[in-house]
Amino acid sequence: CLCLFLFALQGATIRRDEATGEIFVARVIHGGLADRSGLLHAGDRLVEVNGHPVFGLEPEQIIQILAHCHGTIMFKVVPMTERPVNNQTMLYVRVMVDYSPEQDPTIPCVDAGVAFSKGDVLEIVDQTDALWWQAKKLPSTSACAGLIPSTNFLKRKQREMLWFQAYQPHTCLKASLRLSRRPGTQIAGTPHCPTNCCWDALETPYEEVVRYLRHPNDTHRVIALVGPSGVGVNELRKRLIEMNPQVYMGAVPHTTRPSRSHEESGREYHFISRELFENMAYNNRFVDYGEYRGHLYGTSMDAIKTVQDSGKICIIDIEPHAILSVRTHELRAYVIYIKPPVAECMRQTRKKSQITTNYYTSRYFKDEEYQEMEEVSKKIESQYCQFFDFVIVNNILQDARDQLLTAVKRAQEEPQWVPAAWIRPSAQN
Ligand SMILES: Nc1ncnc2c1ncn2[C@@H]1O[C@H](COP(=O)(O)OP(=O)(O)OP(=O)(O)O)[C@@H](O)[C@H]1O
Repeated sequence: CLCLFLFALQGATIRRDEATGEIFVARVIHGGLADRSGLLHAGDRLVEVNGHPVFGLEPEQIIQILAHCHGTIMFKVVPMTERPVNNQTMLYVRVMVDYSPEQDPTIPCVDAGVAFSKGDVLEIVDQTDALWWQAKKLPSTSACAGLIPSTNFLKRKQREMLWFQAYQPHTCLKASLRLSRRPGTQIAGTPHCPTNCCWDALETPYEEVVRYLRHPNDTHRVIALVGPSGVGVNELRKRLIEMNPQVYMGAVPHTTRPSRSHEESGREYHFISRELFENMAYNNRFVDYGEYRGHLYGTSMDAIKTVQDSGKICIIDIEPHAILSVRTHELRAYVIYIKPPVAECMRQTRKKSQITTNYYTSRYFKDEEYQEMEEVSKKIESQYCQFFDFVIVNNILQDARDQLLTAVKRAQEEPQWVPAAWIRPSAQN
């Protein structure tokens, strides 16, 4: 068995070979003192610390020696004969799970661990070790990296955790959680869970990402708005488009419901037969679809592409489970989460707001609907926050619209972290 611990100040960990009693440098923390000195390397054999021979000592005894050292500390080291060639390339990942070194009894040194939450971007600087990689959480001002579990190790930990905890089957957050009022795009119970709708964080805890800036000749990134029903997704989308219809446009949805006298196919909706709709759904032509009051509604890839090909920026609102359908090389969606403020604030800002209960009738919000929105929001966030590129709290409508405008511009004009697979189809996810 190998004992690992950290030379806290020097930025290295050591291990004792239990068979021989020899002490070796296990790893050098990237950017730490030992690394910057260039004198200590993983695999070097430690012989003395300030004149004290360390052979056969327990790691705790070496810590004691170090604790009593003042000023310059001298290490006598036998360098390993064959240094591994450092062929590490920098890797950036977006994390799909939460991790806390404090909760992890297997970490060699808690102080050297990097805590991260879903959606954080990490720069992985060293993957030499099979169990513990070295990484920095971005944005980082520190030159020094810390320890994170390797992909395989993290997967193993997660499986073990699931094994020990009562297994909670993953539930897709479907529209049944919604208040289901959005005329035309309501989806009262998505009929199926498309195979790609749930990201398997267990299989891919780290998603490789790259910095991407849209080339002026590329089509615009699709802007996908997500939020609990009633939060104002539709209102914000409408307001943005009204501000500049030459630049922003929605995708015309498909429906199987009959058209009304004032409606024109291709303008409000594409009115199609159920047979054709089902055929399109079968062939994955919809990014999001479902049934409402006996009729099918959906947003098709082709409708989005039509907007993109016209040179405009396509703004769509989707159910959370459809995020993965738009996070593709083709659409390169920028996902904006519209979050409700706390119920108390909504009571103030929504006093005069009406919600449409069906095509013709409207009414004021009920108090319990604010609570429901808050609860649904928490569920959506816990399951999908790792995919949000931007979050807007929709309290004062005008402010939220301004923030949306800023976010949409940022998506098109500033570099963003996107899945590497969008840029390099060979990249592993
Ligand atoms: N910040 C806000 N302040 C006041 N009223 C708002 C605000 N945001 C939205 N509203 C109002 O709340 C109502 C519901 O908004 P909207 O229809 O956009 O919800 P939604 O998120 O699209 O939900 P659904 O899918 O159920 O339609 C509308 O009357 C809208 O004008």
